[in-house]
Amino acid sequence: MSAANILEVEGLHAHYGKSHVLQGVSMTVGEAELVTLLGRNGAGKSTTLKSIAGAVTPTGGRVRFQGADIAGLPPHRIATRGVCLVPEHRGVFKLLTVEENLLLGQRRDSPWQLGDIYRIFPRLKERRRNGGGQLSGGEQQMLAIGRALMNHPRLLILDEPVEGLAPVIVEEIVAQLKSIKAAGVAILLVEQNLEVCVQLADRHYILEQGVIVHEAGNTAFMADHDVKDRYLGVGLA
Ligand SMILES: Nc1ncnc2c1ncn2[C@@H]1O[C@H](COP(=O)(O)OP(=O)(O)OP(=O)(O)O)[C@@H](O)[C@H]1O
Repeated sequence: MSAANILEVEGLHAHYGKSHVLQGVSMTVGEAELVTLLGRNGAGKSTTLKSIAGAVTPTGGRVRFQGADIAGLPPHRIATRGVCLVPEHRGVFKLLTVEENLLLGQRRDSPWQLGDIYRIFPRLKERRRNGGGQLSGGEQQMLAIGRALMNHPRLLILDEPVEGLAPVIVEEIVAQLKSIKAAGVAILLVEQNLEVCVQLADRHYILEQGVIVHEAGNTAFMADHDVKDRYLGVGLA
């Protein structure tokens, strides 16, 4: 593997029953790089994230993380190696307090301890004794990211982290993701909000019907209205 890549996905396949959803996905994420995976609804973005994190068992191909093959390992073993998925519906425990939710993710060797999470997400500190079920959607997203950080991720995988959130909260989460990236955590992001993607990303991949059809650095991607129109239907927006 290249010294600069923390994640290398090669020819990844996944099925749901007879439905062949991923048909040979290949992509990389570099150390401390932020990479997005874009594509229309049903292209296979969430399935790619789940196949990397072990929530879906790939039916072919390789997933190498820090040089070791992790394809097909159970999710908890992949998480222990430093790959943390924050799923689309956030997975916050509603009957536990904010602090209890955070402590569930705690690992002693993590550079991210409770105080660090409260520094990045002051709202969580204010609400630390509230139940997870009492939080707004944005606060739940912050909590899910905070809990993942306490698990010492080297690669944070985020599935639509700002979907349905108010613009002011989206801005807050974008700023927080910038500081997490600046701290050296690599991030793989699936997000429909292109504005957010181009603010954060170093590089983009576009997935169509289970195959990567385009790859570009952020500057080239922003200028390429034809690609955005062809694959995402947003080029003229
Ligand atoms: N658990 C499942 N069982 C069967 N089919 C599924 C399952 N999850 C997803 N699919 C199907 O697999 C395809 C890819 O879904 P996936 O969620 O990976 O796409 P996506 O690109 O993330 O799209 P979206 O933005 O709509 O979530 C879709 O056709 C979807 O209907």
